[in-house]
Amino acid sequence: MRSPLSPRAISGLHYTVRQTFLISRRGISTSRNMSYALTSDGSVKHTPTNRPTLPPDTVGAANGPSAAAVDAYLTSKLAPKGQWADDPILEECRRRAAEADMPEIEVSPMQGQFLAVLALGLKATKILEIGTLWGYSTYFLARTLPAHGQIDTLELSPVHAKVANENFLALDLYPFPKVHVGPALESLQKLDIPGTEEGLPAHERGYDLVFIDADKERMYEYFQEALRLTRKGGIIMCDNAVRGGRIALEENDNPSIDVTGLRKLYDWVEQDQGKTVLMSGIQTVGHKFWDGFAIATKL
Ligand SMILES: C[S@@+](CC[C@H](N)C(=O)[O-])C[C@H]1O[C@@H](n2cnc3c(N)ncnc32)[C@H](O)[C@@H]1O
Repeated sequence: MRSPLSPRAISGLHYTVRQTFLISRRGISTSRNMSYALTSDGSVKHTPTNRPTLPPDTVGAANGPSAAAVDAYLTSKLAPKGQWADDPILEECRRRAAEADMPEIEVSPMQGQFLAVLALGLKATKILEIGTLWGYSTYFLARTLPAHGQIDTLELSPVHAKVANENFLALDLYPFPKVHVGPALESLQKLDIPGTEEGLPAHERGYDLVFIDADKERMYEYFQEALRLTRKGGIIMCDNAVRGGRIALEENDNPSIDVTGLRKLYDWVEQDQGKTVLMSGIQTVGHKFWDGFAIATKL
C-alpha cells in the first residue's frame, strides 16, 4: 500500500485515502502568511505556520516520558562532556541569539549531532547550508571539517548573520564558515560548483553535503540549486519535511505555503523515478514535536 500513513497510525482522525494518496482531516487550519519577513532594521520576523503537534499515536506524558524528555535523556547520554552538543560556549551563543530577539527554531541538539555524524561518515570537505539563524547547525557541520575544508551558509537577515559570525568567533571555528547574506535563491545562483576554479576533476567537484533549512515555501527551488552544486554521491538533507503530518493532508482549498513547497519537491522526486536522486523521508518526534527529514543522494 502506498498511502503515506496507515489507517492505524491515524486512528481517531477522519480520513479518506484518494488515488493521489492524500489524506483529508477535519479541523486542520492552515496559513497563507509568509513565514519569514525581512524588516527594515535587517532582522527577520518569523511567523510560525501551524506548529507541528505530536502524532496521535505517540506515547504522551500521561503514559510515559514525553518526546521532549526522551530528547533530553538522549542528549545527556550521547553528547560527549564539554564537546559537540554539550560545548559550554553554545550557551553563550544561545544567549547572544536571545538578546538579538531571534526565534528559537534551530535544530535540536541530537539533530545537530546527527548532521555531524553524517558529515563525518561522508568525510565531507565541502558543505553548504541554507538557513543560518545563529549558527547552531553550522557549528556541528563546521566542526567536522578538516583544515582545508569549506563551509558556506546562506542567510537572509543581516542581524542573524552578524550574531552567527560572533558565535563562530566565540566557538573558534576553523575553517571559518562563510555567511552569504541575502535571499538564498539569489546567493545560490551566484555560487560556483566548488572545485571548478581549482581545476579539480569533474567527479570531485561539488559540495559533499547540503543542509536545507530556510523558508519552506522554496524547498523545491533550493533543492534544484543544491543538486546543481552537489557532487555525485553527495547528500542533500532537507529539514522540516513532514510538518506535523500536514504534507499528507488534503489541503487544496487552503494550502499552506510551507507544505506546498515540500509537495512540489516530492512530486518532482516521484516524477524523477530514481533517475537523478534517491530520497528517503524520515519522521521525527522530539522537543520540536512531529516533523522529519528528507534525505537524498545524487545518483
Ligand atoms: C530554521 S532557521 C535555520 C536554523 C539553523 N539551520 C539551525 O538549525 O541552527 C531558518 C533561517 O532561514 C532564514 N531565511 C528565511 N528565509 C530565507 C531566505 N529567503 N533566504 C535566506 N535565508 C532565509 C531565516 O532568517 C532563519 O535564520
